[in-house]
Amino acid sequence: MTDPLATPLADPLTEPFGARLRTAMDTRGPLCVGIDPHAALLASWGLNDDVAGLERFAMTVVEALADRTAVLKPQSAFFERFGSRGVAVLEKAAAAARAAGALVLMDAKRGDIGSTMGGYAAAFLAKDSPLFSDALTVTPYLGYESLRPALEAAHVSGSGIFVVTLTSNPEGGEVQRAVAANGATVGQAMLAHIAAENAGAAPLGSVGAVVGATLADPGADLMVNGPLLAPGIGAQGATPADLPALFGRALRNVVPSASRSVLRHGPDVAALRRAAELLADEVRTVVGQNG
Ligand SMILES: O=c1ccn([C@@H]2O[C@H](COP(=O)(O)O)[C@@H](O)[C@H]2O)c(=O)[nH]1
Repeated sequence: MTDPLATPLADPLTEPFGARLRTAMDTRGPLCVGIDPHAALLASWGLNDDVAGLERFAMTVVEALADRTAVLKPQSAFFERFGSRGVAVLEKAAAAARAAGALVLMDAKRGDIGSTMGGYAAAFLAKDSPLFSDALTVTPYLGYESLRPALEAAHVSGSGIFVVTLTSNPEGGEVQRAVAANGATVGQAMLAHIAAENAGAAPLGSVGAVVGATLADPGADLMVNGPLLAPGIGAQGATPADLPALFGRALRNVVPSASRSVLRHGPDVAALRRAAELLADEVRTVVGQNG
């Protein structure tokens, strides 16, 4: 693995998210590891299912991976379940991960009418917010334009947006593959919006799509000039070897994401690093051979 200390990442305050992500992917490898403090994982780490256990879990993952992994993706739900004290842990973990050089993608999947979306944007994408993150997952199913306040806030702060488009769960197709009046699926329509958002951006746009690695066929054009977050590696059954067939020419922009399959190796820091490194190597090999 490349020595992460020898390859400092770009200044987060001076470059847009897409450029910072490209640098991180090229220097650290494209892997994203989720910070998903499931109750079952806390138990398997010998931790109590309480705020102290949550904090120990999250900060251990940060200690193990933030100085070497391109993207860490806290799953907000598992912090929110502890109320305000859980959110305080989320703030602490996100800030520590960013300070150690990882890009933090907050997996909060927010989506609401535009005026409320402005509130979510202020919470996660305003630079002075305690929950400020390099990027945020959003759901577009109140209409793509309802996301505009978040897209604008991300543009102002140099952060990114990942639009939940074609999800890894089997139920997703009911909505995402529904066909609109013009014959395009909903997922295709979202990808077209994302591509328009990223037009002309270099080296990579800052608006990404979430496309599950578990899918057999995206049924849509993934050349959106933006990052493609691919959750579903590991616990949901997908492997890095599945990525070339699914993503085709867009493979170089894919950020494969795994949570439980890496996290189950904790609490030992060295074991967590080894698990992430093995997966990152596998991804690098697949992308190197096919990208
Ligand atoms: O389509 C999607 C979108 C998001 N996720 C999230 O990724 C992780 C997956 O965790 P694993 O333990 O690797 O299964 C989780 O936080 C999901 O909310 C997704 O799985 N699929």
